[in-house]
Amino acid sequence: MQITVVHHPLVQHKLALLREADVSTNKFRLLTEELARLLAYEATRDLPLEDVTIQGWCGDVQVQKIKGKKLTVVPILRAGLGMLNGVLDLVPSAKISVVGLARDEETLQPVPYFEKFVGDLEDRLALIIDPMLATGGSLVATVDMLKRNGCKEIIAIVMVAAPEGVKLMNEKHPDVQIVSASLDSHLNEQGYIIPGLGDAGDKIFGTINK
Ligand SMILES: O=P(O)(O)OC[C@H]1O[C@H](OP(=O)(O)OP(=O)(O)O)[C@H](O)[C@@H]1O
Ligand SMILES: O=c1cc[nH]c(=O)[nH]1
Ligand SMILES: [Mg+2]
Repeated sequence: MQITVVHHPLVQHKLALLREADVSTNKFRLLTEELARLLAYEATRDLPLEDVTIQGWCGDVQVQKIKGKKLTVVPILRAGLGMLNGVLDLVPSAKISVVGLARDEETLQPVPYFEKFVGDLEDRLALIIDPMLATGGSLVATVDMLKRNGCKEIIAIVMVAAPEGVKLMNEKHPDVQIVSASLDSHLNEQGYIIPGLGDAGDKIFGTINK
């Protein structure tokens, strides 16, 4: 199983607030950022450390620092942008690569419209961020693009995952770890996650038609 569901009470509480039907755009945006920060904490737990000697207040002290690991955060447009600041709070020096994908509402296939990667992808850990993993088409397409450009180490951070998307990722990219606040029940006929959050992009950008 390549999915880690984060059961921390803060994560579950914020997810519960996000699921409320009448959540405002402002609240959804704030909660998305907060949840992204907590999920990024979990996703970075295995970053390699190195022993370093520094000058402490009472002389030399042995400490551990992150071992010069280069990162790139990869938001999938649009909704992934809602998670970006939360993740950057934890890894402020990370470079940002952007992938633009929109799901065709009929076929549910991802349609690519933008791609801009930072350099040295072969040396970087890529943290893909997108609130929703539904059919998995968008995440698989993003991992395909990253790997085509040389990236070897990839973690995906999502807020809600559907079993269908996790299954597809297991088939296509079993090496990619997924960190999520929830593994939900299933997809409905329109490809929305049940119980899910509804359309996360529309809720973050305020483009929802009430
Ligand atoms: O797993 P999948 O079936 O591919 O679905 C998930 C994708 O759908 C949503 O984006 P959408 O295409 O609605 O674009 P948006 O972020 O611009 O709203 C979501 O943010 C994911 O990127
Ligand atoms: O449930 C879903 C599925 C895809 N995209 C969303 O925003 N929500
Ligand atoms: Mg959307």
